Amino acid sequence: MALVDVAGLAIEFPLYHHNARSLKQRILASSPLRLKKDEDNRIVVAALRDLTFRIGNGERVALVGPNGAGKTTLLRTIAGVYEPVAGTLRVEGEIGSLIDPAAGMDPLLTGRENVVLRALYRGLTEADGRALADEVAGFAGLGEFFEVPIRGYSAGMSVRLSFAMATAMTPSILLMDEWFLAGDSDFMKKAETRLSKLVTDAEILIIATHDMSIVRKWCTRAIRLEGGRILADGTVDEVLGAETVT
Ligand SMILES: Nc1ncnc2c1ncn2[C@@H]1O[C@H](COP(=O)(O)OP(=O)(O)OP(=O)(O)O)[C@@H](O)[C@H]1O
Repeated sequence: MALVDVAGLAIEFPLYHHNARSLKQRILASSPLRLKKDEDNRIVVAALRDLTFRIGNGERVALVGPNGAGKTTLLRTIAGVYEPVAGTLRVEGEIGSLIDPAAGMDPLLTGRENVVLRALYRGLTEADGRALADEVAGFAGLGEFFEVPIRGYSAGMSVRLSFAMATAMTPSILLMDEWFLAGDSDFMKKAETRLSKLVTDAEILIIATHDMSIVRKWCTRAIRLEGGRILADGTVDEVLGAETVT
């Protein structure tokens, strides 16, 4: 049983410290809504403000909204990357995260070693980790690059490796930023088949995207964010209406 339960959640990022006074005044004057002073007199961006929602088993949720709305910040917060400054976050279930490629990977280890290490962290035996690495190697299609340190990977190679790794581990909650669906077309054809299976098996999918065709194809529910707040939360039709692109 997977669950993501969020109540009154807020995330802030500090931007400036005590000096830079006049700059601060100018910024605050020009952007009174999203930027504010915290109790240490720092200017902070209120990236997420007072979010409350509950996502349960079987839900496939799209986070939509314009640039800077807070979609990626919300994914990262659910993944445990950021600590909320207010509110609560309860996550039940194993998270698979396709948000930042190469996050949590060691740049000095090879692709294969990174997969085995991740498997060990997740409690698999070394033998199972090796078997998983073979499976990931077959899918990622990196050839001999699977055996070199990942700091030598191109951006597309990192996406392939993280996609293959995250989807091979069949998480119960899959968090995904849309650009993981923007690889080269051969890989994406394979990826789509794999993702379909995963989305059917994963208990919860949360995807941040600007592409309404992805929302309509994959999702059962949409949450529209703007300025760090929830503007709408409902079925895809309710939230998107006739919209095709944000
Ligand atoms: N590490 C950070 N430091 C400071 N501000 C940040 C940081 N990450 C995000 N922000 C700010 O938080 C707000 C939300 O950003 P976020 O990246 O979550 O938006 P988004 O909806 O994913 O946008 P996009 O569609 O452009 O990817 C923005 O105002 C952004 O400038």
